[in-house]
Amino acid sequence: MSSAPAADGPLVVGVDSSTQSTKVLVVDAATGRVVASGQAPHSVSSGVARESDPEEWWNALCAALEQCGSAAREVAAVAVGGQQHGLVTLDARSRPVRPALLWNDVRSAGQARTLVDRLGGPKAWAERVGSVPGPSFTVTKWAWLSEHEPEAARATAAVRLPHDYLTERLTGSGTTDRGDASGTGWWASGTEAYDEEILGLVGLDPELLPRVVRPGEVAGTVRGSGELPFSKGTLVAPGTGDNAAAALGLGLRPGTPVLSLGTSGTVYAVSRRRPADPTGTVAGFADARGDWLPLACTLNCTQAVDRVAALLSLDREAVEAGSSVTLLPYLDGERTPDLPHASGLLHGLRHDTTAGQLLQAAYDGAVHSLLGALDLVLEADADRSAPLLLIGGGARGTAWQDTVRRLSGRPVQVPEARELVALGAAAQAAGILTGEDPAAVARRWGTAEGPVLPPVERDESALARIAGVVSDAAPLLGSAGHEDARP
Ligand SMILES: Nc1ncnc2c1ncn2[C@@H]1O[C@H](COP(=O)(O)OP(=O)(O)O)[C@@H](O)[C@H]1O
Ligand SMILES: O=C(CO)[C@@H](O)[C@H](O)COP(=O)(O)O
Repeated sequence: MSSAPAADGPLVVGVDSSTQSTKVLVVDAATGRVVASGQAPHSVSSGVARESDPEEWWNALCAALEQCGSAAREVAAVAVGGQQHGLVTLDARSRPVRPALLWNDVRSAGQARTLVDRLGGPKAWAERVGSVPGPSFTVTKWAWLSEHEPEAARATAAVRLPHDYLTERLTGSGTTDRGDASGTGWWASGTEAYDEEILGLVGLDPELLPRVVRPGEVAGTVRGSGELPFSKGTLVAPGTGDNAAAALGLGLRPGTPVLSLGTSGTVYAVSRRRPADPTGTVAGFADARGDWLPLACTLNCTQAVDRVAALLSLDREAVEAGSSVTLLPYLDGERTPDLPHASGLLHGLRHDTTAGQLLQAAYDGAVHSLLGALDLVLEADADRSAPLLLIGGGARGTAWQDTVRRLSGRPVQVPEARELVALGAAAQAAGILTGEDPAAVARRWGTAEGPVLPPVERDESALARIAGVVSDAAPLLGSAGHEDARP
């Protein structure tokens, strides 16, 4: 929460409306200097559902902008990056019909399985949509809603993603972009258009969906609201999903791998080739520029490890090495590997296992899932010794950095810039002012710069041990039985 004087260029605002909070940066478009920032939390329901009230996102955005002080009143353009996949249902007055179903709500696992079969199996989905939809994908959430709350589905006059919702509150018109649309499951990456057959399968009228704005196109202008510091007519860029926004914010070039440690864990790279992974591990997202963003995502990352630390009454950095205990931190079910009904699992506990070693095992379990998927995300000719870019809240933690280095055997680069999603949104906003490619804007700003931590020898025995437990425990991890017992 800072504010600073005189900028060299016009000011732009980048927003990151992610799972736990909304972050806002006011950035000098000429230099990339952050002149003011703000952050406000939102709540997510606990138990089997993962839901948030979209009104809370809007209130958090207004509160975070308020913290930016006078700088926010001078901005020329704004863009919103947001958590992917969430199903926002609006009534005829553009009010939420019910809370949004978030990306990490796994209740639609059954609908996902049915939908995969109905379109001809995983390969057919991968070729057509770019992804095999699991319960994170919006299409499965709409199918779940139609089945479990038909009255809410009937009351729905518009369907939006989280970033679409906030963008529409700014402009008054329903828009999205190719990056975020590619996480719905009803946007075909082959045709780059909504897929009417898939929409027909789930009974969703295409008229309810937002217009897909092209990269570099203006989504609209701020319509004027007493709640906001912006002047009426301020330009609004398309915005995008949070991972695609971070790719912009890093000025990412094809082939450079990113590992993001936030509420979700993600691994991704920009690619020139349209992905189509029939195993479903890699989602074939579009990026926000015209390329692709093959990505794998875990449901259990920083919050799961923090939860283990809290259970052990340890600081998150109080790890100890030297044990062969294994902890699979699948507290919320898991997406990578595809185990939506799994829960956490501990194996190899001994009398002399310490609390710090248990905590290290939680880090290892979380990072193992991400690194296992990285090989599938990267193309065959990728340089596997190049540094991994480490971003997200967890990237600031020494225990996270050390675990990624030890289990990857790769150098790790930690950008000094902290809010890469919001910076990517800001770069997109700057791009609509100057006509530049947003990734080139971010490179000009030097957002990826930061220390490179040298590689250490890869801990093959830990990787093999964890993979062995995942495999041996398959009947337990795949069981839906205990899901029904959750509150
Ligand atoms: N200094 C730190 N060291 C390690 N982890 C951190 C640190 N600061 C924040 N975190 C972790 O970052 C997480 C939030 O990351 P963030 O990328 O902001 O999440 P999201 O964007 O999903 O809301 C928190 O859950 C916390 O565990
Ligand atoms: O579902 C995915 C990616 O497919 C997640 O990465 C969400 O986009 C949520 O992101 P964070 O709130 O963890 O940043």
